[in-house]
Amino acid sequence: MADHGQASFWTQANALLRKNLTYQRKHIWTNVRLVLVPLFLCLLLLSIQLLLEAVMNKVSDMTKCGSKDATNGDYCPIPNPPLLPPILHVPEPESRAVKTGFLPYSDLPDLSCRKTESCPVTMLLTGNNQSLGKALSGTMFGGSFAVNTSDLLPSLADNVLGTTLGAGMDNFREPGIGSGLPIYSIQSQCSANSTWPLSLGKTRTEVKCVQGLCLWRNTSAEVNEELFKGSWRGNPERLTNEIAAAYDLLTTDGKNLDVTIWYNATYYSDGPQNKPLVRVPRLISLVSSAYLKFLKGPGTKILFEFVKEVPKHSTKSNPDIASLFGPLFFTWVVLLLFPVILTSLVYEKQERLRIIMKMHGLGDGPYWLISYAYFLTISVLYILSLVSFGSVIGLNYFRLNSYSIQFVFYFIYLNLQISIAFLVSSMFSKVKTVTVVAYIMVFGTGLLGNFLFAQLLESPSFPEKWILILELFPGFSLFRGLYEFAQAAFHGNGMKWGDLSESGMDKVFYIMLVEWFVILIVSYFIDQVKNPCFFIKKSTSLPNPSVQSHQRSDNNNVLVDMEKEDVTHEREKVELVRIEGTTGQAIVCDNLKKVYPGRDGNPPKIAVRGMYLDVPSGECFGMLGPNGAGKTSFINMMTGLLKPTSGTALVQGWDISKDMNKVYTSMGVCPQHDLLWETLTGREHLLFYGRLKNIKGPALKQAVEESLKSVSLFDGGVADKPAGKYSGGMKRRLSVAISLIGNPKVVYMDEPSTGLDPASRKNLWTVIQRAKQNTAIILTTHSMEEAEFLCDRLGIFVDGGLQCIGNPKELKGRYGGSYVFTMTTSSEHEETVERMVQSISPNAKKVYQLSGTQKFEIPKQEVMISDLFLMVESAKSKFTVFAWGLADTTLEDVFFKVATSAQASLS
Ligand SMILES: Nc1ncnc2c1ncn2[C@@H]1O[C@H](COP(=O)(O)OP(=O)(O)OP(=O)(O)O)[C@@H](O)[C@H]1O
Repeated sequence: MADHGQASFWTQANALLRKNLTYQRKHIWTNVRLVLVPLFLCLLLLSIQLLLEAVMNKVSDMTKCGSKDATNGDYCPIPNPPLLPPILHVPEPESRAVKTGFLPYSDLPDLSCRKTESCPVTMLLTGNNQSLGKALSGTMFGGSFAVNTSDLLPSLADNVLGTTLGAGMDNFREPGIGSGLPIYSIQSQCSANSTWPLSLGKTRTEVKCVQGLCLWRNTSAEVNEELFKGSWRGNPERLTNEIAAAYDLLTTDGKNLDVTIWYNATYYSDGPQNKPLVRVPRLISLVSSAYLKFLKGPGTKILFEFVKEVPKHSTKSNPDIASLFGPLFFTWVVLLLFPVILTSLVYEKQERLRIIMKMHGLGDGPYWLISYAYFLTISVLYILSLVSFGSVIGLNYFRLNSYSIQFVFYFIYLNLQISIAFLVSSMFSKVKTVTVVAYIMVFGTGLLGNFLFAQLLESPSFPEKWILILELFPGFSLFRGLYEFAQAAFHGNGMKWGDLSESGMDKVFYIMLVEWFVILIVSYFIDQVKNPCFFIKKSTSLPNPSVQSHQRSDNNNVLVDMEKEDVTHEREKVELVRIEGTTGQAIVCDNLKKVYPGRDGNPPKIAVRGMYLDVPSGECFGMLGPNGAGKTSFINMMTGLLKPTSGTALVQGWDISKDMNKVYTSMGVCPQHDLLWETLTGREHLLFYGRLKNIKGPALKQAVEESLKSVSLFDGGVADKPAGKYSGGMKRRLSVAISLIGNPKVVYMDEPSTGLDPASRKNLWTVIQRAKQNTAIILTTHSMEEAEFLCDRLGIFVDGGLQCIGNPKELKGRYGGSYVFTMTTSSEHEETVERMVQSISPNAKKVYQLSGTQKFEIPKQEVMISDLFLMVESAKSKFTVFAWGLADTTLEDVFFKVATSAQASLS
């Protein structure tokens, strides 16, 4: 048989790539659906956008531009903004400052004024010159409400007007006018029922007198304290006690007006950031006018007639939904790839497909390269479809931001995401668990990003370095990038390369790049130590006292067992190999041991006691043993699925504890459970494993066909049916064919013929027999017939240890111990027959006697077969012998005997 040598890195990569392409071709619609997800999501965004625009248009249709309706100011052009009377902001009647227990001032009004809603609007004054302050207080407010009806609007400036409503976002409208609430005329004194009707354009409103009270405080600190305690949070009585405004006249004298003004910018709970306009100008004009009057006498005044916004163009609202909700929405869209990649990796692990490929020679390098490249391709296609669809349907989010920045950003993040998936996959082995975890991560990251991280980003007081620390969490760096794209698209012309550092994107790029490399290296390292629980395993299998005592008593048992000649001989052979080095042995097990740690209060379980075995090339070694004897644990150690607790084995001279990757290059495995891809055909499986074994070109085709024929999967198009449609027996045959393709030097078969009908079984045996010529095969089986047919040597395994080793004949000879002799005569000769048997074998045992037929067990050491023949001839000469028979012990008898006696001695 041809030796194909070891497949190179690129041959393995090529084999895996072709297998994956075949696999993906069969799942093309899954891939298409995945790539179409962004299209669907973009269309969803577009629909929401169109719906919202339709609603907005309807609203603006209802309030046509050009009408004087105040509500259309948001969208319509306003070339000539209206003139608005400047108004002060005054506290609500029930919040205005009154006498309290927590403030020492008696000049404030009594609490009773709140009942009649007649509390004055209080302002505080302080400064270096009290008499000047008092003089200003006296002229601050008017004495009556006086307007010139023919020139109404300008004449309003003669009055000090107030409203309890806060300022708007612009000066196109005055919320205090037309709200239905009265406008206050702030006067030094109000007479009873002093209200006046007022018509401003179409708006009819009522002007109501409210007393303006200016109170002197000695220091700025007192003013500050009074203002501070005016908030309900600032005093023990939880009383809102609002002062409208306060002035510190500082060093104001006859030559200089020098003033500090306290005004309230937080009348609303949503804080000052949403109320850019405050009515400070009117407060300034108020004190300026009073100062002028102080200097020049009551006849002079400073009139502040109007506030007027600058004219504006049409700002018809076109809300960009994609930019508004982009960070949350697109974070989810990009993160949706994460569960796809992660479940795919964990699925291969759960179904042990990764390990079976590895056992057939697929190195970690090619596996990583091809898997990584595949996930990256799918991810890039997914994002390309997102950005293209988004741009085609006109989302500014994609169209305005530089495509090259978007590409670099997504490319780095996708790589980071794949690396994280590799890392996380090493911590899970169940697809269900990992799916739940992945989706929690996806939705949790989006929500946390939008409702926590975004708030912190927008908060001017949150330190930048903490933002950077938060961005170390990859989900937040993704969110930050998408957030900056949204900001750039919403407020400007999109992000350009020059904007990177200003927007903070440069740091996002650096963080993601570094994380990508670090996580990739860490994941590869963890993968190299094979098992994520490598370190845990090591610590759990450290010898603890109970294990040690168990092992000691176990060693004693082993020594007792080793007294058996054949087992002792095998141990000596191995010890010789240890001294002299391997000379062509395919498999040498040297005191190989497996102890499972105790769980739930149970003691540690010794599955394989120190095992010594020497299997040369060309030999088929059979392992027989009852259920739970430790056969699978042994095979799993030999195939790298389990780490030996102690001892080791050499395969083709390579140590399984150190060089398992080399061992895999010359190994074939037929596991107890078929590890196949449901959608790949038998032929595709064999082509893949054939390529892994370095078979190429026409030789590959020929090897696959021969292999299919040998396991009867060639005819009738069976080879081209998906393995998922195969019967149990067909899957088994395919598994055997896989284990043998490429002529591996060592093959492990765990119950290869389980589930096969007799004809297929015979067929399979022929295949195995042919294969063993240049190969060492170790097989486990429960079938004595199979063991006898296939195995050159057998070992009977009981409770983790070999009880005997030898070829089937030897074992039967050594452990069978007796012949079974039967003879049928007429009933009257029964006694004669019995006497004749006992004359040649005094210890012969009669098993049964029935109508002339008798069966005896005759100890082999007491008779020679020729004696038995002579006895039969002698009987025939004396009476009629209807039938007779002589049989050796069967393997089953040996197995039964060895197993029961071993179990009895161990218990
Ligand atoms: N992961 C494990 N943890 C603890 N004990 C285990 C574990 N795997 C196997 N065992 C125990 O080790 C012993 C040997 O099991 P193993 O599967 O190797 O036997 P087997 O001879 O292959 O059995 P079968 O013929 O039924 O496949 C059994 O008692 C089993 O319960």
